[in-house]
Amino acid sequence: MLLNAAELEALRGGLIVSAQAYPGEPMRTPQTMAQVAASAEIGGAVAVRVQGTADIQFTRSAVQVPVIGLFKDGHDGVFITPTIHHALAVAQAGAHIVALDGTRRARPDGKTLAETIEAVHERSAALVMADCGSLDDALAAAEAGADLIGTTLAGYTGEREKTDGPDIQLLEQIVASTLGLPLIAEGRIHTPAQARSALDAGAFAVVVGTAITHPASITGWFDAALRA
Ligand SMILES: CC(=O)N[C@H](C=O)[C@@H](O)[C@H](O)[C@H](O)COP(=O)(O)O
Repeated sequence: MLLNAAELEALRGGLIVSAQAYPGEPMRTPQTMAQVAASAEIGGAVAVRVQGTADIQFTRSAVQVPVIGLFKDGHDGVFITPTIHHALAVAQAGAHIVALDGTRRARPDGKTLAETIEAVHERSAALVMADCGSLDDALAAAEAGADLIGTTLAGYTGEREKTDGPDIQLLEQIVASTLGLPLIAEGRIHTPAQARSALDAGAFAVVVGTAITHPASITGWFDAALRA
């Protein structure tokens, strides 16, 4: 494994920073995303999360902390590392943890989540983070062999309301189900207080993306407040 048990345990209680620029945006270059990730590491990030094989490669060279990699293909349905092909490409690029769609929806290559996770485990040394959208997803992903569970897709799959901040209720439900896997709170965590509340709800670690690494969104929040 690229990440042994002690190294995984070192992420407990920590902040994971997701650095992603979207198609057509000025910061969408692998060098820039690696620089943003390295800046987050200086600030205390215990791990980083980046999208795309080039970003993963550049970021691996730019930071010491573990890299969670994903490969987005499209923007609706199953689009976060949707197939075995995408998952192996993420692992090949050097991700310590492959983040992939961990929902119960049909995957574009017709493979099951269990088959996809098994392929990553058999053909790489990476762990698998299942990006889930509900408690039932989390239970199914644990059953399918995921190493970590994320709430990344809560509010984006129709099963959960899109809460203003983190979906604390979902975190509590997953914790109460005693899956026994590290639970990563991710999605719409916009303030330090919200990050704290996700941890207090029982998350193992907390991912923050937009509020730290997406200047266009952050600028928009301030602009909207000034115009209100
Ligand atoms: C739903 C989806 O596509 N989530 C993506 C997953 O990698 C990213 O666009 C998010 O920025 C990331 O999950 C972090 O969340 P937030 O940016 O809300 O802190």
